[in-house]
Amino acid sequence: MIDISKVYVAFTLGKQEEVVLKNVHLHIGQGDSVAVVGRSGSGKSTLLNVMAGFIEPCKGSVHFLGNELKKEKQWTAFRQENAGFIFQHYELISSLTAYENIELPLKIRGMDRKERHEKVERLLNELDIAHIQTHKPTEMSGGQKQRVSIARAIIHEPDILFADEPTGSLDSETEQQILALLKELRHAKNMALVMITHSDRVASACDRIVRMNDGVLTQERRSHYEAT
Ligand SMILES: Nc1ncnc2c1ncn2[C@@H]1O[C@H](COP(=O)(O)OP(=O)(O)OP(=O)(O)O)[C@@H](O)[C@H]1O
Repeated sequence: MIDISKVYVAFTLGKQEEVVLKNVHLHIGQGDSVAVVGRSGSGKSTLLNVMAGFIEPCKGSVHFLGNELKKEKQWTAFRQENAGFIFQHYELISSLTAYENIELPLKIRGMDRKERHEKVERLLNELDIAHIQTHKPTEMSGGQKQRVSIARAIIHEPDILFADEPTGSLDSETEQQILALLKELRHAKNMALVMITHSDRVASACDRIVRMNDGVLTQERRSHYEAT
């Protein structure tokens, strides 16, 4: 589904050039789950930003369903129609309720009120957050905030969910609940997941683990959990 091929990214600070991704290849199939692990500064977020079109590589290509994504218009369409995003700090809009946060992407896409309502209600029930639909983010627990942000990210039924340290602010019990939820949703909706994490424990919730080491994708293996 997504193919990253021979990708190089370099940043220039003053007179110094730092090559942050070096000849990176990665294939993400439909419904795949891939964890990107590696120490701080190794290039994980840069890789995610390349996959989502926020950073243009200086060499190499990104293809989605066989088509190269190159122009800003193609990237915008890909992000709007095919991709969803969740983050460590949720990034919910603080003045909106859970319901309104989840509804917003559909409003932006111009969907009518009745259809929006049906979709939001269904997802509120599926993610077990119907009882907090009138709560604003300050009135939610961390786990509830991440559930709301997952609902907002998948309300338009994307093919791929990008997750940047999605359990980085949660205790270990809530972390396991969110990982189980992501796995369930992935299977139910045949959605791919690309997850950045510092934690090997979190990474093992994915089918595959790739390791960034100074901009080089050094390892690719099946997750311990899935393999056994
Ligand atoms: N916009 C930028 N301009 C210059 N350098 C950058 C930029 N973005 C990232 N870098 C550098 O690229 C390298 C890789 O950064 P990146 O954020 O991809 O690492 P990471 O593995 O995601 O780190 P962390 O786990 O701490 O988030 C770092 O040395 C960083 O300083």
